[in-house]
This record gives sequence, C-alpha cells and structure tokens, in this order.
Amino acid sequence: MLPNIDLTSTKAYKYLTDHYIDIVAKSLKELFDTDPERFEKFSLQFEDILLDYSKNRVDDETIALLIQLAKECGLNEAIEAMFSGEKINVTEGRPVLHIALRNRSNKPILVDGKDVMPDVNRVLQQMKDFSEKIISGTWKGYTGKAITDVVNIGIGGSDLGPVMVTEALKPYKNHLNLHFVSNVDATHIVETLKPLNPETTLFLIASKTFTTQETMANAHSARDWFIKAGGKQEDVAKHFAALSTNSKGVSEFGIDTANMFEFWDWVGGRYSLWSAIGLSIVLSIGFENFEGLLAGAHAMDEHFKTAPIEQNLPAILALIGIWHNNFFEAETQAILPYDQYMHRFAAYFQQGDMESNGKHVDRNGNHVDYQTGPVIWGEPGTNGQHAFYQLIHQGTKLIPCDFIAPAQSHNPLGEHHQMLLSNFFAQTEALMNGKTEEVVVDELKKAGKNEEEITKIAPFKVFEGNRPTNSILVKKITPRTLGSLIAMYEHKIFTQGIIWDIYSFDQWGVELGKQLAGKILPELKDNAEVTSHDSSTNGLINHYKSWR
Ligand SMILES: O=P(O)(O)OC[C@H]1O[C@](O)(CO)[C@@H](O)[C@@H]1O
Repeated sequence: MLPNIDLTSTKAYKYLTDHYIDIVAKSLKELFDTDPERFEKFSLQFEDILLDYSKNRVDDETIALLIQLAKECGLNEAIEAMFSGEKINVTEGRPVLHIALRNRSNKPILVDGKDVMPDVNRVLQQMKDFSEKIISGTWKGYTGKAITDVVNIGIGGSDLGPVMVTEALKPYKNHLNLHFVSNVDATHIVETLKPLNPETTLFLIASKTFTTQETMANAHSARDWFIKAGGKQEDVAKHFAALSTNSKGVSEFGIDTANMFEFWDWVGGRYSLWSAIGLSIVLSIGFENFEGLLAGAHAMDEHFKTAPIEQNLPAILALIGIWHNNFFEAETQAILPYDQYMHRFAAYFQQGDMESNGKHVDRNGNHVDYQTGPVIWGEPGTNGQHAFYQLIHQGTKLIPCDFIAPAQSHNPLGEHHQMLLSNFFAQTEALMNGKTEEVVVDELKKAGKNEEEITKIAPFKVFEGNRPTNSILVKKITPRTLGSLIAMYEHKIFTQGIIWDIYSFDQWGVELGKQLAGKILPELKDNAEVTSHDSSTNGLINHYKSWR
C-alpha cells in the first residue's frame, strides 16, 4: 500500500518552511563563494549521465531536509510497492509496471500471483520477428513489394513516446520511413498519406484501449484509403497491425489478431513506449537498439530502487522540483535539450508529467492545500534562447530549468558542437550570476556613454541572476543513455506524486471533455438550432453551422 501522509504536517515540511526564509536571503553567487566544494557536493553521476544540481538555491541543510521529507512521505516504501507489483494505481485498481517491460534481469514480477515476465518476453520476441521481416523486406505487401513506409496511428501515450524516441535516435535509423498520425484533424492523415504508396505502406494502429476516437477515426480513414487504392479486405492483414490491450476491439476492426502486439492494463499510456507501443521504434532503429533503450531504462530502475536518496538521481531531481514548486512557488518547469534530435523531449514529458501529477485531490480524496504538478514546457537550445529566454532571465516569474546536453555530437561538423555547448554552459552561468548594475555601468562607460545615457539605459541591462537550473550532461545520446534519461524523469514524476500524496497513474481529468464532445457530435450533424448548452456554447455552435 502507498503510505498515507499529510504533506504539510510532516516535520520536514515545517522545517523547510522555516529554512526557506534563510535561503531566500542568500544568493546563488554567495552560496558558491562560501562553499568551494559545491559542485562536487551537489552533483551526481550515473553511468554516462552527470547531474549537476549545484546551481539551485539549496545548501547542505536544504538537501538534508528534503531527504527527510522524502523519507517521512514513505518514498522507499512506495518504490518497493511499485516494483513488487502492488496495485498502486488505486482508482483504476491496477499495478504500475512499466518497469517490468524493461526488466532485463527477468526476475519474476507477480501480478495476482502470476509472473508477467513470460508474456513480456513473448511479445518482445514477436516484435523482434516481425520487425526483422519488415526491415529485411521479406514481408511483402499485397502486390509483392517490400514495405518502405510505416505509419503509426495513435495519440497521447500511443504517439508521443514513439515520436520522441524515433526523433532522438535518428542517427540509428534504417531505410524505413516513419510517419506519425495523431490529430483527428483530417489534415494530419491526408497530408501524411499524400506521398505514400499503399502497396508499400504498413499501418500500426496504436491504442491501448482501441476505442480512442481520434485513433479509430484515423484508422478507418487509413483503411478506406488502402481499399480505395486497390487493396482488398483480405490484403489488410499484410498492411495493418495493432498494438493494443483490446483483442476484441482489434478483431472487430478487421485486423487479424495474429498481427496484434499485446500489452496489459498495468502499462499506463504515457509509460508505454517500452511495450508493444514501441513497435514503430523497433522498426525505425532495429530490435538491438530497442533492447539498448530497454537496458538503459532498466539500469536506471535498479539505481532508483537501490541507491540511497542522497545519491539517487530521480529522487534528487524530484526533491529540487518540490523545493521550487512548493516553497519558491514556481509554477512551471522548463526542459531545454541542447540536442536537435531531442526536440520532442519536452513535449513528451508534458504528457508524462502533467497527465500524471496534474491532480488536486490527495490519496484520501480531499482537496490538497498545496501546489502539485508544474506546467512543463520547453524547446531545444539554442532556438529557445532567441525566443523565450528573455523572460527566464529578466521576467517576473521564476522558471526552474533543466538544461540537457550531450558531450559528443552525432554530427561533429566544424565548430558547431562547441558553439552549441558554449551556449549550454553560458546560459546556466548567466542565470545564476546575472549582471549587477556596477558591471553594467562599467561596460557602458567603456563603450563611451555619458552619465545621462548611462542612468537611462542601465536598469534595462541589469540581470538579477539567482535563477535556478539543473545541468544534465550526457556523454552521447545513445539508445542506452536515452533509456536511462527517460526512466530518470519517469521516476522523478513518481517521487513527486508520492510526496504530493496524489495518484500519478490515472487520468480522470481528460474524461469530461471527451464526454461532452461525444454529446456535441450528434448535434453537429444537421443544421437545426442548438439550445441545449450555455449561451456561449450555443452561440458558437450555431455560428459554426451558419458558416459551414
Ligand atoms: O492508447 P489509447 O487508449 O488510444 O489512449 C491514448 C491516450 O489517451 C489518454 O487516455 C488520455 O488522453 C492517454 O492517457 C493515452 O495515452
């Protein structure tokens, strides 16, 4: 069972509230000046991942109290509960076992007394066999041609993970062209299908439930396109596969269950890239590389499970996040990868984090009286620098940032990578130190400005600094490192959910909109005036009808 706690009544929370008053009075620059060991003390290495959290407004006492908080909130017991297959997703009555999908040790993990590992390995073998046939070209389409293009049709967790990973690991890609269709806006499927040849296209219908409106609509349109182009119903088996937990839904759609890659209800959608949902990843980079991804995640799982909190990368990241969120009242968290291949990393963790921890009801069903999950956002550096960094440096909001960069580029072209990394290093330094009025005035004097000009312009050029950042330097973005990085963030989210006393593995918040859309859809079928809603919704619907 997950521990029952009242976060703000814990001793550590109370101590942290007092300690916060001491810390806000100190600047990051001062903290560095008074502690020459700061980098050594506040950085951790796991394999090829270095986490430097020293540029946060923390000292020894902060870290000790945050660790005490994690202990008081039962983090160790909660980790044990997840890894042992307890039904910690209480509102849906399910265990949370994405860790089983990458359990390379094959140690048994029991759900209702049954080891899940044989099933996990069976589906992995099925993915391996299928992908080898597609990649080698021995699998033929209905006119005898090899597959050249793969279209993954899915949304949310059945799309974002595969998109993010196939982009991040593009250097490992083979000859197959990957496409992803998620939006119910017809533009997405129409534009994707335009250049494709049905004779050489494979569709993966990726949906845990196989009922999601967007995915089903796109899957039907894809099948219609295939049939219209000359494919026959009996040819569907050569061009459509399903990745799902719902075999009944799959066969009703007309996909042979021999072409179904199964997973289980203990895999959350946003944690499913390690499951059959990862088939597009396997097709893109090959099974061996997918295994590398799984192995990296498994290594991070073991670290999370066994390392003491003070040396535990996901736990430390989570605690730093809680410090900003609950004491500094930061509303958001930026994720800024200095790696173009990782351009969907922040988008992926928007779902991962916000669908998990965007909850205002605690595990007892009461409204929380503290902040929970932050708004996650970000873009790759250096593009972000020329867009929104102005606000991070000089705005009125505190934006804690995670800077992520590889030491080695997959494209070592001239000085590009050094330039990229000079920006990566410079940004966190600038955010920490800022620029004082004294320095600004001095610079303006040197530039030949007179007193009046200096007085006028100086305030705009001052940077307060003291902006918190984590730097995550990795050796190279390989399948293994990426697997570890993703798992690190997954466990960060888990840790925060435990401390905030919320259920991180359900997503009831997405239901209401779906239900209402289901009610409105039939109202859009004819031109009759709609009066069943509030005046705004009625007005908008009726206006839409007059314009279509
Ligand atoms: O894989 P499915 O069942 O189509 O669901 C897609 C997505 O929809 C959600 O249920 C809600 O948006 C996500 O959690 C999930 O990843």
